[in-house]
Amino acid sequence: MTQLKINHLSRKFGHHEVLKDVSLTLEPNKIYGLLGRNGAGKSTLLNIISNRIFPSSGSVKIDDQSVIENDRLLSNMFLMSEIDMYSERMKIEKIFKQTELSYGSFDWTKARQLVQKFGVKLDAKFGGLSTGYHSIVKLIIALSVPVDYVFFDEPVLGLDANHRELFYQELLQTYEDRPRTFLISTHLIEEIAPIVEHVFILDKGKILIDGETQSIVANSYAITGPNQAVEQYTDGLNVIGHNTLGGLRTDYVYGSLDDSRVIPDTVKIEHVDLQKLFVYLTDGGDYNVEK
Ligand SMILES: Nc1ncnc2c1ncn2[C@@H]1O[C@H](COP(=O)(O)OP(=O)(O)OP(=O)(O)O)[C@@H](O)[C@H]1O
Repeated sequence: MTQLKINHLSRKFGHHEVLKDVSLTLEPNKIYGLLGRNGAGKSTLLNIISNRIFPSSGSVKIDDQSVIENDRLLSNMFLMSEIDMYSERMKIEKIFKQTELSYGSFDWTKARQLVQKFGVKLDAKFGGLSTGYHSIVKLIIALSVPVDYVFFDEPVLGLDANHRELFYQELLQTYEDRPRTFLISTHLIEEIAPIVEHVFILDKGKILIDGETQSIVANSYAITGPNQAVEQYTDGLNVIGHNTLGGLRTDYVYGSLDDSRVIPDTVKIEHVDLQKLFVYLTDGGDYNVEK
């Protein structure tokens, strides 16, 4: 299995440029998070990668071959999205059988385990299921198809907290049983942060951050203290946002701190979690992202 490479991808809808020169690489057997605000272009990107829509320019390649209309490469990927591809009248077991036919095989052992854990009835009709169970059936399929690239577009839509937790556990178990590449697009950053090894932050069609989760968090700081002391300390650093409360100020910094600066006794420095970093980075303010 080789890398999936996205090169200089752009997509316009009319005059609206939804993806702007997006380049990124997915390594084999890694779990990625794709984060972005509403309308950032996440679904468009996933739809292009899996050939549901065409790019305006740029390419998606595996093994140096374009995935566009390449059945061999496309049969090695699966996109789970909000769109239901299945007939309302079809029973769940029939949907699994049909998936087996289209993909050449299907992990029935995994699917049966998941059906039992999530409490899905194999003889239920797809159309009769609740929103949450529509998602669950699609998740079970995504974890049971014999592909090396699985893309999730908002996988936990409509799932309650228990089912979301179960999905994250089962995703990790599936990955452990047979490593493959997962790319998860979601708004629930806190929930996926412990799972994803690498994060892409997409903002207004552009990739803002492309890095290992641990190193992103290691480079994100909250600097708190009296107004003036904080402002003095962070002057010239890459401040991506701030809060004030009375005389206290917190500056959020992304990037390295200057080791030669003396930290005043009144100033406290802590790391910021991925969600907070995301909020400040994508809040529309001025920022400078060092790659
Ligand atoms: N078929 C289309 N025709 C016109 N505009 C579109 C089409 N599909 C998407 N867009 C626009 O492209 C932009 C990005 O949409 P996209 O669905 O990719 O974002 P997203 O990051 O997945 O958002 P969300 O988190 O809200 O699902 C939006 O402004 C949307 O209105």
